[in-house]
Amino acid sequence: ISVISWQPNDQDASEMATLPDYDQYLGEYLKPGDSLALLLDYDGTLAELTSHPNLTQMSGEMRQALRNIADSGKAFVAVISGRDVDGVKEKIGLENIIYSGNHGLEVLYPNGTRHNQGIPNDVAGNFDKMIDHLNREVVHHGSWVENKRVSITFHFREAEQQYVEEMARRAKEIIESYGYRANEAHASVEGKPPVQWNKGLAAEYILGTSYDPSWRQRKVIFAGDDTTDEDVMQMIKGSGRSFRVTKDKALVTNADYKIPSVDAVYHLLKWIEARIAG
Ligand SMILES: O=P(O)(O)OC[C@H]1O[C@H](O[C@H]2O[C@H](CO)[C@@H](O)[C@H](O)[C@H]2O)[C@H](O)[C@@H](O)[C@@H]1O
Repeated sequence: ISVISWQPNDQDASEMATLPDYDQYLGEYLKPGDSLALLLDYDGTLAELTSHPNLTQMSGEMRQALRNIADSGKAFVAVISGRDVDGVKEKIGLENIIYSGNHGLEVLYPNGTRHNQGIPNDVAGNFDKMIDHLNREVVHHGSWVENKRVSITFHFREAEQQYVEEMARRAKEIIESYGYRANEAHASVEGKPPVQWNKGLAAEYILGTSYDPSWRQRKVIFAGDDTTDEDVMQMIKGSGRSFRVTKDKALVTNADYKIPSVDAVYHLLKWIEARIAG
């Protein structure tokens, strides 16, 4: 599969005029009336990034498109987020889909059952100490720590610019000193337990156990905007189709295609909704 980057038309301020051509991207892959598994990220994909996670909102149109797909009888839908699983379910508010939170460590099924990936006791025992240390040393001038019970996000989106580089560097060091993995994300550093698990393995688990053990023979589409989403793109490479939401033409990605915005994701959902209807 070749990577076709979205080419923005710098002369044209209208995003509508430069929407990706989904017939070209997916027309050969998803035929009219086909069924599929649709996997999605939340922040920056289904909802615009905002100054604080509490402020994000999925638009009514996006929710309706997602509901139409999930209720079509033709689609299996899962949202895999870095947020904690109950938080992302609350934001989306649909019953008929699978939610996965904490970068795949938690899965919540429509019937209420849960699957939580195990975390070694010694690592889990360091969690509160790590947060205390971050709060003592790098939380200042607008940065803060989001406690998601098994992982954390150190946020510096609203921090004073002159402190950001040093506080992010030190936050990474502190997170790693407690045995956690640190990776940079959007205006943040994500701190995750050092288990062999990520969004890609979570997607593989969800597809294999809840969709179809032979899911690689079926149609799978994923969209995400962040570094942690690359694991899903890598995992479905070759058999599925993936989209990285980014305006960065130079960004290197495992995705099959780049698309520029949350609005483009909405149009992807509308294209899928019409396509699976036949
Ligand atoms: O995997 P996702 O669903 O994309 O979640 C990734 C993280 O999203 C949230 O943080 C990001 O979005 C915030 C709201 O737009 C923004 O203020 C922040 O700068 C971003 O990093 C969320 O707070 C994290 O817990 C998620 O891990």
